[in-house]
Amino acid sequence: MSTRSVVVHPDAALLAKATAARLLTAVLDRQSTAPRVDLCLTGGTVGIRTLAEVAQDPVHEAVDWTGVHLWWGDERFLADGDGDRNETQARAALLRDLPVPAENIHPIPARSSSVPDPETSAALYADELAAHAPDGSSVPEFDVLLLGMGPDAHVASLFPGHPELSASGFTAPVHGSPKPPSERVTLTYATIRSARQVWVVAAGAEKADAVASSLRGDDVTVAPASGAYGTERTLWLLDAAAAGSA
Ligand SMILES: O=C1O[C@H](COP(=O)(O)O)[C@@H](O)[C@H](O)[C@H]1O
Repeated sequence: MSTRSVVVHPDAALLAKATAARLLTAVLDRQSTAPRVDLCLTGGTVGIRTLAEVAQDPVHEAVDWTGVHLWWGDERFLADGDGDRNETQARAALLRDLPVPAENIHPIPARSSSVPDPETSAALYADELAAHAPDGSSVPEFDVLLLGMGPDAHVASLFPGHPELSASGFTAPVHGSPKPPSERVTLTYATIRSARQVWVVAAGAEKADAVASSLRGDDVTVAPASGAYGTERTLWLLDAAAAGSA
């Protein structure tokens, strides 16, 4: 488990701008030594706002986006193009503005006639992850894995008290999510914890209790975010309200 650092920005707007700048720097740094970068994106309010800030930041033009692969930490199990899908929101906020080759974008499969349930989607995504994994591994080496966090301390679609918290594979189907829609697909802890860097990004006073609980290391069954960490670095990026210092 890596060392955990906490960074607090004054408000949600600055948090999103700073996280975008930090992400772009991480990508540029990685590209100075490796041809390929794997980023795992998040949905949620501050997560999508961060992606929009990447699009606004002129530094994004310095990145070689043809070498960047994009993944998702979780997805709402809905039809392709549904406005509530994390993928749809990410495309609108950022991806339509970037020259990322289509084959480098790896959305979690949407509901369709050939993908009728979250189980099928989760299995197909596990296959896609494995197809891009280095030898001997089942998932890509994520350089940065972004996670939003809900007021109940959920990350990705790992919710308090839910069975996916102890799922053994690399992806898991979710039923009965307390946050709509009820059907989802999520990466598991095994996948999250294989990332080099895990960044948990949260804003708002309604998240302060969840932040405090996670940072004091409460059990994942009550604070799933407490179990999210990377192999090299774990970063909590907060606004003052979420940090409880507003
Ligand atoms: O449903 C989800 O919620 C969380 C957090 O969302 P927020 O709006 O409270 O920031 C998000 O991280 C996750 O990816 C998403 O599917």
